[in-house]
Amino acid sequence: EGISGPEFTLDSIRKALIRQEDLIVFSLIERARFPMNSALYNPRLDLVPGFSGPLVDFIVKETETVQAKAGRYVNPEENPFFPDNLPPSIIPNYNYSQVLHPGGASININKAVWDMYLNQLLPLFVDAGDDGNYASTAASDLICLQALSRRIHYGKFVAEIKFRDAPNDYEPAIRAKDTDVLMKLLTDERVEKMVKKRVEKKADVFGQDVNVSNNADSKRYKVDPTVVARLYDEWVIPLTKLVEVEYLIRRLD
Ligand SMILES: C=C(O[C@@H]1C=C(C(=O)O)C=C[C@H]1O)C(=O)O
Repeated sequence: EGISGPEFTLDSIRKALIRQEDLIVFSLIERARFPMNSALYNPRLDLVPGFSGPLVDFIVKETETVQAKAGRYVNPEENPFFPDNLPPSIIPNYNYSQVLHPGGASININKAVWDMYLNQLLPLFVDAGDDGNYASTAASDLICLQALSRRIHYGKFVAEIKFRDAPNDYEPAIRAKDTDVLMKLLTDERVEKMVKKRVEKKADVFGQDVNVSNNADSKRYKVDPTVVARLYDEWVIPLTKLVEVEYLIRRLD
């Protein structure tokens, strides 16, 4: 699953993105087991003594703190949602191969990922209601958020390989800080169409009830496949491309 070592090619990066679709689709299906549970996201409920903010913030911050100590964010593929005041890793450093340009390595658009997931996406695929399972729901949210964040920030690796494959095409636009031209250069509409078709199909396949006897019951999806296609069309692909542009604009610093 490598961005490290000799296997740093556009093809290998695209394979990694395809593999990540599985977790994104499955994690949404898992989240759909719970209803909305909106108390979890309510900033005015004060459910946690001594913590101001919604319960989901508390759970994500505390989880990220543990994971940071265990070295999660030393990995250039991982970006925290609450980067302020995170503790450093306390375990011996693994030597991740450093393929990214230092200026781009610190790009973090998780605020946009968080906002998209909680405010736009969630209401599209979970049922209304409250079953009290806040901690489990938040754990499920965090898996979705981390999977989406990793996919979107993979744009850094995509941009790096595209730059290395055609520096003469990219350099003038980078020097001119021309984000429109950069966006055109990095866009591959044929690939985007395939990605959207494939994730819709994955949601169809992964979300079916599996019966031993193959009676063709009417399908009732756990997550509507068209919602997953829309997720990619409206948010995942545009945000990945935004990361690509942000990365490229700093590539010659
Ligand atoms: C990620 C890439 O760059 C762009 C973004 C894509 C995506 O987010 O799926 C697909 C094609 C490109 O327009 C790529 O070329 O693979």
